Amino acid sequence: MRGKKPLKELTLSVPAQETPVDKFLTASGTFKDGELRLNQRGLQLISEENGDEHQSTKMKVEDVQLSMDDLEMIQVIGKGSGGVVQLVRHKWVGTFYALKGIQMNIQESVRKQIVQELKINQATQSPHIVLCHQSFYHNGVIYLVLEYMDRGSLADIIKQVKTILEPYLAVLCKQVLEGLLYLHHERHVIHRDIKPSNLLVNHKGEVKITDFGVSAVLASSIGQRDTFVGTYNYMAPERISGSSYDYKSDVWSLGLVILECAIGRFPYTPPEGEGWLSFYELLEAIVDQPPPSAPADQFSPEFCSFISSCIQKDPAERMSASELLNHAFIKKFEDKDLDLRILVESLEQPMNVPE
Ligand SMILES: Nc1ncnc2c1ncn2[C@@H]1O[C@H](COP(=O)(O)OP(=O)(O)OP(=O)(O)O)[C@@H](O)[C@H]1O
Repeated sequence: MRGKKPLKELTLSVPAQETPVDKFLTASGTFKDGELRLNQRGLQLISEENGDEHQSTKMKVEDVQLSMDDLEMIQVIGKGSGGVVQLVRHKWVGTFYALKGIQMNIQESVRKQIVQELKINQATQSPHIVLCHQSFYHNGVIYLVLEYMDRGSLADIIKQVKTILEPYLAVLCKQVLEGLLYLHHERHVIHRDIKPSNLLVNHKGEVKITDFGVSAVLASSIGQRDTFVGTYNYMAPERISGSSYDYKSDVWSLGLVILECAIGRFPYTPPEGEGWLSFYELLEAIVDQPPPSAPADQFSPEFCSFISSCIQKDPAERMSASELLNHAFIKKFEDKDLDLRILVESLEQPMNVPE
């Protein structure tokens, strides 16, 4: 009979290795790695050839130069494995941001990945990727000043509505696919952690991907120093079995997320009354069993086909983000002028932002 461990609490421990602090911190408290410098004033890239300092291009996106002193803390809006996310307001301009703090870990491999992700974050600009306005390093914590998504994550939304209807799913999915297309084709980045809590929504009905790579890096030890904390629930079979993987692994994860939103439960959850899958049963089911599918008696043929185009165990059989953008399920609702605002306006706002 199956174990009773809840799926959400799957954890795995790995030993941490430490690196002397002076290898990545200057005496003045600047975090450095190769050309990257991160301190209270923000992020800078130092050109290796001529030693020139140039400000991060991301800083130029803002007319307002952000500094930690300018930000007023309002309240905690979320907690992830790496740290806390707070709603903050620019004291003078009044703009709201989500400030994500990442406890710095001195494990070398993790640090390298964070640096990599900070650089990607800095260069990323797409209407379907949560904008990172700026980053700071201060007292052992890396802070990311993120665009505030005032309707929270898809995880928050499905807690409230349980299921989302096909037309809204098509609109939502199209936006996520456009974000993935940008990451895959223009940035050459595999997100690696597509899950409901990494898809954020705002009152305009915009859906944006967040945490690309950073969360995967965090999961591999920053938050809880000696412990790997993350979810394998949405991980593609080729990643679980240690085979090589590519952009298509994000498509598997998206397929599972969309199916979950449609049926109102995580697709690998056993039928009611049969308990939970244990950690190993879940991994075994993903790798060895046929993939889940949308029940044909409850969903349109286009939706069922869309899901099975995403949740193919063999990545070669899985469609890419660009192919999926042309799938009949997405096309079916494209000219219907559907607005996700209608869905989000009916929801409780996760955070009552003061006027
Ligand atoms: N830019 C943002 N705007 C609004 N809310 C946000 C923003 N970023 C994060 N949040 C909220 O904070 C929560 C925690 O985010 P965080 O990225 O730290 O962790 P997570 O993705 O939930 O989990 P994990 O760290 O395991 O990946 C999110 O689920 C979301 O509700």
